[in-house]
Amino acid sequence: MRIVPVNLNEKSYNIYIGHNLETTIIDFFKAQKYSQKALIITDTNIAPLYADSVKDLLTKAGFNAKIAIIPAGEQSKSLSVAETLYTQAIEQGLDRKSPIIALGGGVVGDLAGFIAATFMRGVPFIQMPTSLLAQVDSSVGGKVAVNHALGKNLIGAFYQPQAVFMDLEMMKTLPTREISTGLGEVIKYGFIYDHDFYTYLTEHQQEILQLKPEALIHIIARSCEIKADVVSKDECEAGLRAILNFGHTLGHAIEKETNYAVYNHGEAVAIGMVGASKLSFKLGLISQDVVDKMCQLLANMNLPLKAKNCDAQKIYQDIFHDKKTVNGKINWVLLEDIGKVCIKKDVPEKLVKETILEIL
Ligand SMILES: NC(=O)c1ccc[n+]([C@@H]2O[C@H](COP(=O)([O-])OP(=O)(O)OC[C@H]3O[C@@H](n4cnc5c(N)ncnc54)[C@H](O)[C@@H]3O)[C@@H](O)[C@H]2O)c1
Ligand SMILES: O=C(O)C(=O)C[C@@H](O)[C@H](O)[C@H](O)COP(=O)(O)O
Ligand SMILES: [Zn+2]
Repeated sequence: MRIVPVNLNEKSYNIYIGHNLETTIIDFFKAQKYSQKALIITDTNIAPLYADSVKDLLTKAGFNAKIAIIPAGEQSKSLSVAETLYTQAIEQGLDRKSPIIALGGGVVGDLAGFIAATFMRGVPFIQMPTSLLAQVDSSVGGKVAVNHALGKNLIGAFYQPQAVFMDLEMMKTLPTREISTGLGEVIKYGFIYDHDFYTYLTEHQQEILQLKPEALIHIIARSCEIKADVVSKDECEAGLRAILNFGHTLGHAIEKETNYAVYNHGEAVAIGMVGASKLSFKLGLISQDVVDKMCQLLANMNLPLKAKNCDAQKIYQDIFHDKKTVNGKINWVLLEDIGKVCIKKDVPEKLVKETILEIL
């Protein structure tokens, strides 16, 4: 088992990565001063696979856990689904010290975290991520949210989990498409933070796609280390943390304009990273070679480089709802090299519009 710490003073926690985490999980829950009633939030795909075993672990740790199941898919990251979960939490008699456990991908994690942050003004929150994307990104760092009809993650909070348990056995049931989805965010870390990690990804593509254990644990642990490092320096995105949003300004707009039904998050971010790279090239920040390397690695990991059936005008309007927009000016996360990013505002409208057309 690998343990990656997230250092946030009194909010610090550990990420446990490995196989057979049962004893670690039971010991963790036994050691907490939580109330006895717990709520496991999961989705319709994951519930039949893993919910009962997690409930059994909690029973062994002395908890009375209930399972709440939401429909699988991004549409569940909504205030209306959140309301059904508040109702279940109240009806089941959860109190301020009752832990909420997110058992699922990023959708379950973001939604359950939002419930944990707001129910009774905050209850203990534990992440058990089951998708690659959730293991390498969404379960770490405390961004929790639901979507609004006008944009992605517009209603949310920073609310850290108290522990993150990543059971690599769960990767065995993950659909192939979801492996590539997670790799979208993994590739992001190489480009924004760590040239050596980018090199590793290019040299181990097959092992990674086949989820060979050594490669899998390396990409998950390194991604978590990078995210933990950034988050521990800037928990609430006052500055540095914005780099984790590379590719997301355009990516979120693409998700919204395709009704969250065509491209999943990692795929939309892949297209958004192509856009951000092209924009960086147009501004003279990087050479065409870096753009080509980005496109090649994404394509090799079976990720899309362009979005179909999107209206360029609408994408242009959507990007102003990005949370990095201040006083009507978008803060763009752009590349200066592989492993190095910068943040720029005042990017000419013409270049942004040209870029949007090139990724549609
Ligand atoms: N909070 C953050 O920092 C952060 C970071 C990145 C992404 N996100 C959010 O995460 C969400 C995307 O997460 P995702 O890609 O995990 O999507 P998801 O939660 O929809 O999971 C993808 C699909 O895989 C299924 N699944 C998950 N684990 C499985 C397993 N082990 N076996 C079988 N099926 C499994 C799910 O039921 C779902 O159908 C988006 O809403 C995105 O905005 C948040
Ligand atoms: O943790 C972060 O910070 C990120 O930006 C990680 C992103 O991969 C993630 O998709 C996040 O939810 C996007 O945040 P948002 O603030 O743009 O909604
Ligand atoms: Zn993301």
